[in-house]
Amino acid sequence: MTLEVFDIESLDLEARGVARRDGKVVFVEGALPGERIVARIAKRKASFDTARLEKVIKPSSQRITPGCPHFGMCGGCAMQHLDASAQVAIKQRVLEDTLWHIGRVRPGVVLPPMHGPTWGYRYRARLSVRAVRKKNAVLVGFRERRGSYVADINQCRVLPVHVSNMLLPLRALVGAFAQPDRIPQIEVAVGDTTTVLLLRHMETLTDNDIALLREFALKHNVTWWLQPKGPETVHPLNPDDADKLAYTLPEFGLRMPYRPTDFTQVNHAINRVLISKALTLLDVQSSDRVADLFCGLGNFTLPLAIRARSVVGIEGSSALTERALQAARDHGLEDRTGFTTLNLFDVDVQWLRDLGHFDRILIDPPREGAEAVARALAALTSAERPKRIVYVSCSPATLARDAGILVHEGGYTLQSAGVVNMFPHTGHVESIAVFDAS
Ligand SMILES: C[S@@+](CC[C@H](N)C(=O)[O-])C[C@H]1O[C@@H](n2cnc3c(N)ncnc32)[C@H](O)[C@@H]1O
Ligand code: SF4
Repeated sequence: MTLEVFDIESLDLEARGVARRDGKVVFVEGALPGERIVARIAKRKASFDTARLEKVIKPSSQRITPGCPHFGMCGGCAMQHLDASAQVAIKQRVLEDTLWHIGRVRPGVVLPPMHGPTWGYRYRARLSVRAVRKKNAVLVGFRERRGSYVADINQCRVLPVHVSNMLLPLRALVGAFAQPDRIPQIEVAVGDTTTVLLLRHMETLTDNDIALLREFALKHNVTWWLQPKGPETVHPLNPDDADKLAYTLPEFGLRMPYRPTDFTQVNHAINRVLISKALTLLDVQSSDRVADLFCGLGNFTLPLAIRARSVVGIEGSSALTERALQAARDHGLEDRTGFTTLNLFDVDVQWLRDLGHFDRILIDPPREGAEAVARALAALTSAERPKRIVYVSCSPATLARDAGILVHEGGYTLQSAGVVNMFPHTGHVESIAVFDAS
């Protein structure tokens, strides 16, 4: 196809430049708003085209040199060519636009973005492994941006440096196994004092494979866990390592133990900022009874228990509520906390009423959001409502839908909302929103 000149108007969430040609939208990967570029149409669809960037004629002032040499080829990042503050500004606009287009709501106040480190922040990662017979090599990394191959990366700037430095040694390790092609992935979980590598293996490891793992663990100061089959088979190579993985919340004097497959916030530094901010926004008082919905292993519940009279944590995974209960016991908070395992996608107003009155509620759902919870909250009478709800979201679309329910069906006010820069250089938008009962 022929080369064409485009003027880029905006960015979509995958950080593709958006242009228009004869009224039709054209997405151009790598192009930035305000730029004039030359691109070649790659695919034509009924409602939009995609084009491949060939040359930037007039660059944006926000264009920067990507920090990672693999940017563009590796699918782990989408926005490294854009200044960090511009990335956040785009996410803020996406949040506001989505709240309006889907939920027909606007926050009274747009909160200043919450910032953390922009490099070395990714404390949890799933690395794909692929033995490439033709090249007689093993690749360990994220998927390529286009297609499903494992990206050939020898360093990664979003992983902590010590994990990035392990990428090449991990290739050599898997390459030395009896059956390298039976290793599909290695998960990484970086705790405060130990780093766990969880090896998925489709065949029984040989004695020599195990010896190689132990040697690697000593050399790189990591702890191996193994997964021979489904998630229930995950176990530490050395039984003594079962309780070593944990993160700390020093502001609250808490140590949160977890297993490498548990949900934990990916970016530990911003998680600490987020917890403190969420508690401040919730305006928790010492006399309050609080609910923490989708509480996971108690990341917000335990800090809340330190400030409030009592907290009820509700979560779908019994493994996580058990972990949360144990952490509450370890910190002497069991009298102020209660945990329930429940599917929160399937609740109604009667369920909420039966729990008794809550002064404040924190909601931190998965990408699917919390529609049933929002409907239950909207159906409460004025006297039954919590004074304030803080909603932490990893999907602007479902936050917007649930905000629409709370505001238009429940009469709550969306006081404020803002972005949390949890995943720099990616298209993920983490955000926080505050609702008040009127
Ligand atoms: C974004 S995480 C938040 C966890 C926790 N608040 C934290 O900060 O670590 C969402 C949580 O929702 C839980 N979850 C997913 N689907 C659920 C459901 N249908 N009912 C209840 N909990 C669910 C997941 O297990 C996960 O712990
Ligand atoms: S995920 Fe890592 S290797 Fe991939 S582009 Fe981002 S920083 Fe580079």
